[in-house]
Amino acid sequence: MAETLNDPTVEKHQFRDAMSRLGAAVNIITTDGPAGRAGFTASAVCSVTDSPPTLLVCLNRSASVYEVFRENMQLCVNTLAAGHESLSGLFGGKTPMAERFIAADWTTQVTGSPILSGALASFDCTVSQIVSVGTHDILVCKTRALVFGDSRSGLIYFDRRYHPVGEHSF
Ligand SMILES: NC(=O)c1ccc[n+]([C@@H]2O[C@H](COP(=O)([O-])OP(=O)(O)OC[C@H]3O[C@@H](n4cnc5c(N)ncnc54)[C@H](O)[C@@H]3O)[C@@H](O)[C@H]2O)c1
Ligand SMILES: Cc1cc2c(cc1C)N(C[C@H](O)[C@H](O)[C@H](O)COP(=O)(O)O)c1[nH]c(=O)[nH]c(=O)c1N2
Repeated sequence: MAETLNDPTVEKHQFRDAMSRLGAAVNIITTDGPAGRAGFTASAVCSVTDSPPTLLVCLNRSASVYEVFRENMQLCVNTLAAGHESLSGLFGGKTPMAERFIAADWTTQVTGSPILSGALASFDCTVSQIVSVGTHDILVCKTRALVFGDSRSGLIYFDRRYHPVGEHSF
C-alpha cells in the first residue's frame, strides 16, 4: 500500500528519499575566469525559458567550488552521455580540482568555461541572476553558445544510481 507523509515537518531524509524517485540528467558544471577553474557534478539543472535561452543550476553554498563560481559569474553546463559515470563521480566531490580536469579533454567557446569533449550538449553561459534558497544558490544562466556532441546515449541519475538511456551507438 502506498505510504502518505503529511506531517508539516517533513524530514530531510524523507525529502531526499522522495527526490531519489525523480530521474534527472547528469551534468558537469565548469567555470574558468579571474577566480580560477572549477567544476562539479549537478543533477539540479533545468530549462527556464527559451527567450532569452535560460537555464538554472542549483549549487550548494558549502561546496568547495562555490566561491569560484560566485566570482567568475560564467559557467558551462556539460550534459553527460552514457559512459561518463566515473567522470561524474570525480566531479561529485572530494577529488582535488586538477585530478577532476585531467580525466577528460576540454575546449572553450565564448565565456572561456571548459567545454567537455564528448558531452551530449554543452551550454556556455553567463550567470545573470542568483537567488539563495536554504542551503543552495539558484544560478540563473543565459546561454551564449551551444556545442552538440555526437553521442545520442544519455545518462540519468535515478534511485541513487546511474542509468544509460537512448541509443547505445551511432
Ligand atoms: N541538489 C543537490 O545538491 C544534490 C543532488 C544530487 C546529489 N547530491 C549529493 O550527492 C550525494 C549522493 O546523492 P544521492 O542521490 O546518491 O543520495 P541522497 O540520499 O543524498 O539524495 C537523494 C536525492 O535527494 C536530492 N538531494 C540530495 N542532496 C540534496 C541537497 N543537499 N539539497 C537538495 N536536494 C538534495 C537529490 O535529488 C538526490 O538525488 C549526496 O552527497 C548529495 O548531497 C546533491
Ligand atoms: C549525481 C550527483 C548529482 C549532484 C551532486 C553529486 C552527484 C554525484 N552534487 C554534489 C556536488 O557534485 C559536490 O558537492 C561537488 O562536487 C562539490 O564537492 P566538493 O565540495 O568540491 O568536495 C550536487 N551538488 C549541488 O550543489 N547541486 C547539484 O545539483 C548536485 N547534484
